This record gives sequence, structure tokens and C-alpha cells, in this order.
Amino acid sequence: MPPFATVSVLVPAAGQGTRLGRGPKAFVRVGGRTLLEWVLAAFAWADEVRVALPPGVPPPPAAANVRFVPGGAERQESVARLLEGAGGDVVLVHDAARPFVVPAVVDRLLAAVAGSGAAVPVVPLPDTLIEPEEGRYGPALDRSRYALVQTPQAFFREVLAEAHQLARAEGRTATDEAQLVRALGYPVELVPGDRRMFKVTFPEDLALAEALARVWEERPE
Ligand SMILES: Nc1ccn([C@@H]2O[C@H](COP(=O)(O)OP(=O)(O)OP(=O)(O)O)[C@@H](O)[C@H]2O)c(=O)n1
Ligand SMILES: C[C@](O)(CO)[C@H](O)COP(=O)(O)O
Repeated sequence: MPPFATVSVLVPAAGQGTRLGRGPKAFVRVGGRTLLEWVLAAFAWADEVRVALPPGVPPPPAAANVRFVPGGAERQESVARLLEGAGGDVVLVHDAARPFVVPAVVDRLLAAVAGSGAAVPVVPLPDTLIEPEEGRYGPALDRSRYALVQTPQAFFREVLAEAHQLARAEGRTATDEAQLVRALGYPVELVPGDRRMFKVTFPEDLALAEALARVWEERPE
């Protein structure tokens, strides 16, 4: 990892995983580990890892660089709480719902954020993209104009803190941090992501995660 900065990792892990229907998502197990354990192992190198848990859930055992805070009702609020008291020149915000962190993507993000102050990974859309019309096939969009956004997302900590403060003051919400930083007028650089960093969202994603977990220890690249 680059010597230029201290790096904190903020992990929103307070979601209820309602679409999986198995209790708080961070504690769902794949490959013998919880999703949160996969993420903590991936960021063992970080100066500090801060995790937002569902309120009332006891913190699990974790390494000395890990701190737990009570999460909020929405993801954005969980990240805001993680930012309070966070250190680090650079912060990476990473969903607990994405257990597989590809080191080469983290390297790309840290290289990019050093120059730009904000960088996120994206992957192309593999399928035809349409706007359905009342359950029927609607107009197809030019998928080459779109990208899917992943985490980790990397920011200078002070930029992200300002973006969160402004969003709160203006009552704005967003589904990720990059939107809040962009709203400051700050350019957010894109780097190539990796489809293995998918978000475990639907029940069938668990089978994919189990399959990937079987090879991940031997070949994380
Ligand atoms: N109040 C919340 C809601 C979500 N998250 C986190 O934000 C990430 C993305 O959320 P998502 O994948 O939607 O998780 P859930 O909200 O748990 O899932 P669902 O939407 O199916 O309930 C997850 O790591 C989740 O733990 C959070 O920290 N605090
Ligand atoms: C942050 C995120 O994972 C980027 O794709 C996504 O926006 C989280 O969305 P969710 O609705 O909270 O799952």
C-alpha cells in the first residue's frame, strides 16, 4: 500500500438484509465466514477499520485495528456515523455486503485518489438495458453510456466529511458517497472495478458467493 497516507476503512454493516431474509446481512455466512469477516480480513492492512453495526447487535471479536459504532436507519446515516471520529488522510467506504475485495482494484483506487481526491470502481453492463413499459419490453438504452458502481469508494477524508455535512444541511440523500462528493462540485475519478466484487443482494447471490469463496483463499487475483 502507498506510503503517502494513512488509510481508514469505513464499513456500513448495519443493513437488515431483508431481500436475503436471513437476519442482518453482515452476519450471513459464506465459505465458513460471515460477510463481515471476509471484509475485515481484506482490510487487515488498514490503519483503522470502523464498522457500523445494527443497533443492539453485540460487536463480534475482531482485530485491534477494528472499532464498532451503532449504525443508522439508512446506509448514508451509517456512513455519517462512521465518519465522526474517523482518522486517516484517505478513507475507503466499503459495503459489508461485498465480501470479495480484489487487491488490484484497491491499488488502483489508492493511486487515483492520491491525485484526484475521489475515486470509485465501475464495471460495464453485460446485458441489454431497457426501460420496461408496464411489464412489456420498452425502449433499449445505449448501455455503453452507463456503468455499475461498486465499493470500495476512496476519498480524502476531509472531502467526504464536507460532502456529508452539506448533504445533511440540505436534506439530500444518495445511495453512495460518490454522489455526495460530486454534489460538492468535486470530480470523482472512475477506475476499472471487478465483477467479483458484487454486492450480495438477492438469495441466488449466495450460491455465487459460496462458489467464489471456495477458490478465493487460493487465488484472490
Ligand atoms: N441502515 C443501513 C442499511 C444498509 N447498510 C449497509 O449498506 C450496505 C448496502 O446495503 P444493502 O446491500 O442494501 O444491505 P441491506 O440494507 O442489509 O439489504 P436489503 O436492502 O435487502 O435490506 C450493506 O453493507 C449494509 O449492511 C447500513 O450500514 N445501514
Ligand atoms: C454503495 C453501493 O453499493 C454502490 O453500488 C450501492 O449504491 C448501495 O446501494 P443499497 O441500495 O444501499 O444496497
